[in-house]
Amino acid sequence: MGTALLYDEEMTKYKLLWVDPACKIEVPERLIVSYEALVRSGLSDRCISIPAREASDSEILLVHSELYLEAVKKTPYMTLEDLKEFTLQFGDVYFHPNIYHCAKLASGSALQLVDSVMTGKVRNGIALVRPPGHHSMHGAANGFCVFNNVAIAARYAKQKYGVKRVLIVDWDIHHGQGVQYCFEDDPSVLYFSWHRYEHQNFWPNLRESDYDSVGKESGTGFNINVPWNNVGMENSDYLSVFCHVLLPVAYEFCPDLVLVCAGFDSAIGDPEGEMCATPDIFAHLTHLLMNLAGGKLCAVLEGGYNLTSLAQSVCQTVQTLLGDPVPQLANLRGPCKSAIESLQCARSAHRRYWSFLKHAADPPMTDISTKHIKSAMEEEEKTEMAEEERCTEGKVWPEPPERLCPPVCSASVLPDDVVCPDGLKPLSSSKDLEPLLVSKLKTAAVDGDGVTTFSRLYTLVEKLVANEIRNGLVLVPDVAAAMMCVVQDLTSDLVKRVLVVCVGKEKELDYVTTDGKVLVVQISSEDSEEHRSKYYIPVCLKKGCSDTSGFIQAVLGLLLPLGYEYNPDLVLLVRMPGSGVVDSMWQQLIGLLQGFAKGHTLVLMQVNEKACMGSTASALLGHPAPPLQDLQTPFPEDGDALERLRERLQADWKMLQTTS
Ligand SMILES: COCC(O)(O)CCCCCNCCCN
Ligand SMILES: [Zn+2]
Repeated sequence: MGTALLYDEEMTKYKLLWVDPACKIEVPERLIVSYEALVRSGLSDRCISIPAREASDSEILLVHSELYLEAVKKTPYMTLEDLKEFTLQFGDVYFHPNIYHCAKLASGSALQLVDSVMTGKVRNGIALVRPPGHHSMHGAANGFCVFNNVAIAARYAKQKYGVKRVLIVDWDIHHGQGVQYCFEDDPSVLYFSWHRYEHQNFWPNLRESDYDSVGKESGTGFNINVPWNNVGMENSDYLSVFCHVLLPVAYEFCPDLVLVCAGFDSAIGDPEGEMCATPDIFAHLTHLLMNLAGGKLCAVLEGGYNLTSLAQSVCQTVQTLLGDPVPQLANLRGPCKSAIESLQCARSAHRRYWSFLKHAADPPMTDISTKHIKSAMEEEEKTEMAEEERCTEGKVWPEPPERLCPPVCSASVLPDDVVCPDGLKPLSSSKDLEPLLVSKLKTAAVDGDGVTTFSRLYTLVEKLVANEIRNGLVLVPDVAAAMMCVVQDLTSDLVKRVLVVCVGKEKELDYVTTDGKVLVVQISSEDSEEHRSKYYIPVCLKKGCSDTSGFIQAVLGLLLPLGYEYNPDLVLLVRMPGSGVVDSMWQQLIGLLQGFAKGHTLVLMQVNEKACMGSTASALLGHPAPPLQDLQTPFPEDGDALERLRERLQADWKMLQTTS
């Protein structure tokens, strides 16, 4: 299934007609450069083009008042003076004779996108629209927004398709207060937003944008705010919040649809955000959401004012929606102190509402919400320094790396008598192994056809590293021996770092290296305290790998952050016989691991587990994993143990930090 792209140049046909410093950044070129970048890169041709349409009155009234709609309806006939006058009643927004038409197209585009996804015409998609939406409220325009495109889309999806739970992820650098007001008492819509806040000193300067606004009445717990109290946030900060705040809650919420307020002013170079996350971060943020809701994801453009980083960020997002490999993110150094404070506050504010955050620590001593009474003098200094040092136009960053699709997506190495699952390409050639290796294998009691398997395994690893194949599945007679072989011999000079994810446990892994060439994370039912080291991390689930709640918690809160920081060139996923891991969890794991090593995942399974080859192949081929149904409350001991493990390891692994 494909990716929808909605764009209509009519939405470029309105602009600011008078002088207003607060609004001059919202220009038609934002949409033009975004679309042209998609065309130039060839990405638009790979999308399914869906036409925009005007939202109807009744659709707009899903969120807005009649009074407001009737007032906006008059704007096309206003003189310039009337438009200025009309604009004065709202904040940081401007009107234009054609903006009402464009606002209907923007909202209508979001609804077209929801239709395309919900009817299965496409898997996911993006709507490039203006005016944006997330600041507009029931009876008011605000922050360049006229109608709340995403809020209308959420209500529309519930009404027309009976969607039970909608997750809205707002990665724009401003707080979408309009969305928060719309759904704060609604448990069927979970709104997550991070935003530049600076202790209420940044626009829109709302007290209710802080982390302690968790929703109200029956919506309590379904509104998550992560305030950024400093500028300069980087990729590590964004990924930490996804791993330690958003994703645990998102998986527990188990949405039927994911809507993204895709604002790109949170990227480096943007004059509004003044952050330092690079455009390729959006490849990962998109990827991390793509296994929720069976892949049903609708992204709607919000902000983004640096035309270069905006265009690059849009391309990164679309390329991931299309299923291309995500780029490796280098040197993630862990979240900064301010980000840790913010994520710790958000986690502690929500631990009573989400069992996946139950073991979150107490808020930091310095309760950051009271810091907003900053001395005027401090503020003064900052603004003086502001212009030259913090000016973002001077920011430069590398072009995002090319993300080439290997000619073969998924290869397989199977015993001759095993039928190859659909979509997998059996590995044909296999080079002869060096005699030394053959003799080594023979001493490892590997019999004849075992040597054949290993020679094909070796070839597969070579092709993965050469980016001729994206990922692969190998069935072997003895998975532990094969794992040892791959780790010790096959990767000696081919890759620099191998992440080994071991599901289940059959025997001790006694080859653990200390030089950092291999990082082993083993998830099983047994506790092995003895030789834990920086590069061998056993995670114990009391009820074993069949405990999906415990498993996904370990994946999101430990495996993902570790994997991002370790940044492997190859991921070896080993399924020990009898692990008991649930099929949907297995597919979710394969999906999430695709975020590392440009998707170079090598799955090792024992021949007697060939029954789950089909679902393994499906996940390797990039099909969305099935949702994890009715997750139980994780075992308290496991939750506690995971928290303690993180605390113990965070000295070595900065991405595990969740407390300041
Ligand atoms: C949904 O609209 C997207 C957006 O969130 O980016 C709008 C931001 C409005 C920012 C208003 N203050 C501008 C002050 C000028 N320095
Ligand atoms: Zn914004």
